[in-house]
Amino acid sequence: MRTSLFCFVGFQCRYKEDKNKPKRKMVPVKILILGSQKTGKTALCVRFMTKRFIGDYDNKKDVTYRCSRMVDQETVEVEILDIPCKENSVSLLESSILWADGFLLLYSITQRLSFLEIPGLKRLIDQTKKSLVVPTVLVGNKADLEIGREVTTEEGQKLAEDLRCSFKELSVAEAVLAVEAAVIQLIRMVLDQQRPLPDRRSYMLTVRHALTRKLTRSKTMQW
Ligand SMILES: Nc1nc2c(ncn2[C@@H]2O[C@H](COP(=O)(O)OP(=O)(O)OP(=O)(O)O)[C@@H](O)[C@H]2O)c(=O)[nH]1
Repeated sequence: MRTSLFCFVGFQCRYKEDKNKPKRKMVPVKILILGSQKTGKTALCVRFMTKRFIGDYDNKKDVTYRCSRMVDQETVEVEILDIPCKENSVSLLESSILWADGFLLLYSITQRLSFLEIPGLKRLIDQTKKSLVVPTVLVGNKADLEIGREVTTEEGQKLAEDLRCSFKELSVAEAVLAVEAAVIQLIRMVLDQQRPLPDRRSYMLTVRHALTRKLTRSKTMQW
């Protein structure tokens, strides 16, 4: 069963107050968080939504977390789907992957096995999406547990490069801002990919016109 948690924070409330202003469209961004068991997937979602770290999580069901955030002047309606690891059958994974726009791939720096499972998950994402440019952030969690470290930061960075992902090493338990930064970075990657092609084309045309004008002006000056 899929459950939804609604979380109304920050900008959404301020947005509602100003009734006279024309309402801007919300941009939906759907994120799927994947990783081995007990890597901190639910903890990360709860941290992002509520800023809290509770320490103990009920992970029996799929949960879709929802909130709205302001990202680069856009009001983004964020949905994060958290699937309990043991239910990860390939067909369930594939339908969740098709649903999502961007991916958080989580491993624990204290659990080498969780790191070794990342390439397989990324392969499944790329194959299901039929694309090699899928917005993805690789997150090495539990950086506060240095004493039990089994994966170095350099290994994380190297894997992210190989898999064409962004990379963050952080502690969901201790670093609320780092969690926020990781998710916002992924949202930006998704928004960038969703930007309609004409926008990108018109940007390129503007650049071309500016260059042509500059060239013409410098030629005129030479004469
Ligand atoms: N020390 C430390 N513990 C963490 C951190 N993040 C999560 N944990 C703990 O790791 C355990 C697992 O966290 P969950 O969020 O339940 O992990 P999960 O990946 O959702 O687990 P499954 O859904 O069962 O796969 C919990 O006891 C958390 O308190 C962290 O950054 N540091």
